Amino acid sequence: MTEPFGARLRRAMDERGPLCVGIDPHASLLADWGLNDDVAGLARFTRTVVEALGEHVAVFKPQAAFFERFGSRGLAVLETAVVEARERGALVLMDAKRGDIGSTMAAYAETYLRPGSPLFSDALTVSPYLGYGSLKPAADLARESGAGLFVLALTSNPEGAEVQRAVREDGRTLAATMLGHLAAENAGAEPLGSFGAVVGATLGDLSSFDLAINGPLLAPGIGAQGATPADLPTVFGAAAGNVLPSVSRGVLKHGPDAAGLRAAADRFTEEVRTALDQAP
Ligand SMILES: O=C(O)c1cc(=O)[nH]c(=O)n1[C@@H]1O[C@H](COP(=O)(O)O)[C@@H](O)[C@H]1O
Repeated sequence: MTEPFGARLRRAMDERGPLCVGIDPHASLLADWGLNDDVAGLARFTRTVVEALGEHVAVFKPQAAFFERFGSRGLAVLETAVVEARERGALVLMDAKRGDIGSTMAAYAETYLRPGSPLFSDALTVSPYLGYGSLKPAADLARESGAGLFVLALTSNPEGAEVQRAVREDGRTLAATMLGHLAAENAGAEPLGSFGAVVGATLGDLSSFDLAINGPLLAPGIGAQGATPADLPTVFGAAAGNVLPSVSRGVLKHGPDAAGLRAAADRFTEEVRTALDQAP
């Protein structure tokens, strides 16, 4: 049986540093790198990132949308990237933000979480806003495969609040409810559970939320969206030790030079370590 994702992630973060680099091939980045906005440009961009950082960073987070944009040939690029990233020892968190009724969710789970599937990844981002229970097929298969899930709880974008901070009849917000489900999934797991939450680094003081879910906290929003590593202690407080900060454009803009990409990732990793050392 594969070692659970949470344990593999903890080790990767300890060995390589707590950083996830997003692979988001925006058309504007392809242009900045001198590449065409076509499948060949997409493939070159993706290969460059994987080769520069695959033995360097703990986690890659390819954003599926930028590959789906090119249809089946874009998906072929994504499949290759997932395999090559994993071969280089990086964990792959597929950012596809899937969420649907349970019977359809089961098919998404087969796509990303069934070993041997062309897009099998170490973990997947999912949306719980069709009801946490609708994610059960994905949670069950993740557990069976030793994979992980990252569930949207408090997203980095300002629009997320109207849904995520809405208050239920029992007085809890939807986000707090999702965090509670994750804490239950991760109960007793050591050294870290495999069911993560997505919590934006842009959100300021979150001390009104219980982030102690015994699982990883993916923190996007650093770099292009304005948050910095120095914000992490304020946002995450005592949960900072389980934070996996995620940066896409903030690193990618330093390509296509491999040394430039590595230096940017190293800088973020160092800044994150320094900031997290200061957390309570
Ligand atoms: O799940 C995510 O990764 C995610 C959640 C969230 O709340 N906010 C957020 O920005 N993301 C993703 O994180 C990446 C952020 O990219 P940059 O702003 O370029 O670092 C994008 O791929 C987003 O889709």
